[in-house]
Amino acid sequence: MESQSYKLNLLFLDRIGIVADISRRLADRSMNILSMEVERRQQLADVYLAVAPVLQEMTAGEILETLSGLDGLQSIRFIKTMPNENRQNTFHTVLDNVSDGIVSIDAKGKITTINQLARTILNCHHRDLIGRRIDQLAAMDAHLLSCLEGKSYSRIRRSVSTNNGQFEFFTSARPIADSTGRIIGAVEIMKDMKEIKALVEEVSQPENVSFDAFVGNTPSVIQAISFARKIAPTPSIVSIRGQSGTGKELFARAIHAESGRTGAFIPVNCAAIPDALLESELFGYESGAFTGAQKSGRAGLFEQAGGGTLFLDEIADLPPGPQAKILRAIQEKRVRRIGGRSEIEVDARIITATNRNLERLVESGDFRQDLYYRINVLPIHLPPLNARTEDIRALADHFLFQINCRLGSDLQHLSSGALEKLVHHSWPGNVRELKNVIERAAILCDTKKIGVESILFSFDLAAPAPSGNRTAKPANDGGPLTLQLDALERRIVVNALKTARSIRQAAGRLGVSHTTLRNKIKKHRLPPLASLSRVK
Ligand SMILES: Nc1ncnc2c1ncn2[C@@H]1O[C@H](COP(=O)(O)OP(=O)(O)OP(=O)(O)O)[C@@H](O)[C@H]1O
Repeated sequence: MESQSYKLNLLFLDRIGIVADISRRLADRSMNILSMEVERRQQLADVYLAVAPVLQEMTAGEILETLSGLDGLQSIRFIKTMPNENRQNTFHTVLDNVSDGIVSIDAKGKITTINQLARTILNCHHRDLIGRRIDQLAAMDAHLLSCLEGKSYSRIRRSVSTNNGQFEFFTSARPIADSTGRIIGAVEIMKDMKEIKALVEEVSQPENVSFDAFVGNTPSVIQAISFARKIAPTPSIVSIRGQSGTGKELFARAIHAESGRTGAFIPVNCAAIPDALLESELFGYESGAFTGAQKSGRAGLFEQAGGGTLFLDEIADLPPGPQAKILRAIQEKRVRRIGGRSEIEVDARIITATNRNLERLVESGDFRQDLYYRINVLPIHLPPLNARTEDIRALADHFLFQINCRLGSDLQHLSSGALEKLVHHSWPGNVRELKNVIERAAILCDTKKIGVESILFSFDLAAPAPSGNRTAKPANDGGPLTLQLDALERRIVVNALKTARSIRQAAGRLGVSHTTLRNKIKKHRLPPLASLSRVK
């Protein structure tokens, strides 16, 4: 017969011999001590007891009577859980709620801890696993045993197939040592790839960024932020100007986040949408408006941004037709879907951005003057990175922190040589280029301190610097001038296309017409944009 057990808390004035007295009393009444804990605080001693009568059943009253009258006893009460059980429960709850799988083994390779995620990955239940040798589990990595010999490993990519599905994870493990340095076990931590991917997306594409995420301390940036904060809650159109990669989209997201608007932030790259699709993307269409259209019709981006913000990026790259329609939509706050009979009211806050000289485009007739005046109500200029070199350190640290978090690696820092190299670069690709350089350095460099040799600029991929200390090198060192010029032209066109999102955008950057650039692409027999990354 399994007798009932009781848990009690006894409070004593502290003295020598409490545990011995309790043990004697319980032994006299044939009661077994299942566990006993003593906590001392100031002059008092809290004794926690779990006991079970051995020979016969005992009532709660008889248990209290057995222990009453002990010297120095202040109070006695029944409890539901022992402090050690509470600690264990807390420990398991914490372990089960971390997003990493955790398994630990003792010095003999037997499992001592395994949390919820690790159990799911291994498709086993808790009781099945504790005390079993790790190398007996088919799905488990016996590499952990090598840590008992003092080895450790980091971020090894593994995948496991179980009834619960396919799990891909990064795993790291290290030995556990006692205070004398003797190895008493090992622990393995598995990071779920899905979690890592979700984190990467959150970190690199923050949906709701505030101005706190916009790094910069130079007066021009501080001024731009304080101006933007003031106008964020108003419905006015904002026009963000600045070279490619200066952070225009990030800035627009911050304005949206601080606008108090509850709708979505809808970014549209006007240069990336093919001309034929621009109007249907922006204004939507009714059912059966054209061949290939969805039967139910579709809301355009203006409608989708209702209650939120429509970010018209590269607005200067819009062809004349959509320019006129956008002007109308902005003025009237209404759109008509293609094939639609009625107009739909839209309440989208408009933020535009461009890296081109709008005034010059208006002069040359490539951008409508009326649209220019309509969007140029609140212009904000973001300075190029080479005009705010004081911000390079803070930006580099910020990107380094992001990439280290993404990779789950130790936090790195820049050596003074590396920082100096960054400060002396001309930054034609602005902050985007700095972000790429830092990510490359963090991946290349195995140590915590990033040296100058890990700072590599991708000159081949960057568009030719508009100014600065670099000049385009001749394509080869000899040969007739026309051939050299041809080779140089090819390289410039390839570079411009590689960094642009469309032929129209590349043409704009090179200051030539769309048709001229198309002819040059034909002349040099270049492949479509998507395959250009392989062209040298
Ligand atoms: N001040 C900043 N602080 C933190 N990150 C920044 C900052 N400026 C730019 N970035 C980052 O640099 C990258 C490029 O920024 P973004 O896309 O906003 O530039 P852009 O000016 O809109 O470029 P483009 O004109 O080519 O569209 C993004 O990853 C962005 O998060």
